[in-house]
Amino acid sequence: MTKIIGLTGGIGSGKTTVANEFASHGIPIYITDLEAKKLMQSDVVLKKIREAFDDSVFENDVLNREKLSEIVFNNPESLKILNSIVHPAVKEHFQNWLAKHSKEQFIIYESAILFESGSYKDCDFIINVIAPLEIRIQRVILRDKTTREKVLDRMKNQWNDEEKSSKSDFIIDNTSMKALKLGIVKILNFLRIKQMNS
Ligand SMILES: CC(C)(COP(=O)(O)OP(=O)(O)OC[C@H]1O[C@@H](n2cnc3c(N)ncnc32)[C@H](O)[C@@H]1O)[C@@H](O)C(=O)NCCC(=O)NCCS
Ligand SMILES: Nc1ncnc2c1ncn2[C@@H]1O[C@H](COP(=O)(O)OP(=O)(O)OP(=O)(O)O)[C@@H](O)[C@H]1O
Repeated sequence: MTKIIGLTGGIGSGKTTVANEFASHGIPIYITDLEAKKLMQSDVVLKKIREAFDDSVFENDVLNREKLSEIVFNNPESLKILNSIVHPAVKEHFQNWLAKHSKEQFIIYESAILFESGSYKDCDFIINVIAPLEIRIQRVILRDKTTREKVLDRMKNQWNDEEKSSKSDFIIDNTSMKALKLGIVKILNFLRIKQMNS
């Protein structure tokens, strides 16, 4: 039975970077942001978004993600509505993806909101990636060419590191790539030994 390893962490903590490092060790990875973005281009999902948010978040009939994020990250009710549209689509897509990876010993399920969305319940182990707040903010500003305020808007809709770490099996300290790589090797060794003994 494939073990699902949940991979979470606040925005800019380095989840995607950690996931790609696991992939370099041959572990299949499922990145929810990427899959959600693709699913949000489907007519079924777009129709639901248009019904819930009207045409103001569309430009030339194309979803304007920036406009949508300005609404939802400043209005918890709106975010809940958007999550209720997107998350079920991601969950169904993931189940199909998982069925195609049924021969794998482990897979990584990456989600910034693993706990907030409740999908931690489907995981056998949970990794939380942490990094100092200021480093995370600077990383996202650099990566997304965005503003401090917009990064903080997202952070206020996410649990903090302590809340996530208290419910996680493993913590990866991603203050440096060296620490990140070391953390991953340790976790992989632990999981493989545990799997052999089970
Ligand atoms: C609001 C949207 C359109 C903004 O899109 P954008 O391309 O700017 O951001 P992207 O999706 O790449 O997310 C970037 C980061 O924002 C944060 N974030 C995204 N969604 C959420 C959320 N529902 N709650 C809290 N933080 C979130 C995460 O740290 C994520 O890694 C998009 O984030 C969205 O549709 N979110 C709701 C659906 C969702 O939860 N997707 C994420 C995984 S399923
Ligand atoms: N140890 C590190 N040293 C330097 N830069 C890093 C490190 N880890 C990640 N980064 C960079 O910081 C940025 C954020 O990393 P990443 O995208 O992996 O975070 P994330 O947790 O997936 O963020 P999000 O929640 O927005 O998806 C990226 O540009 C990445 O290249």
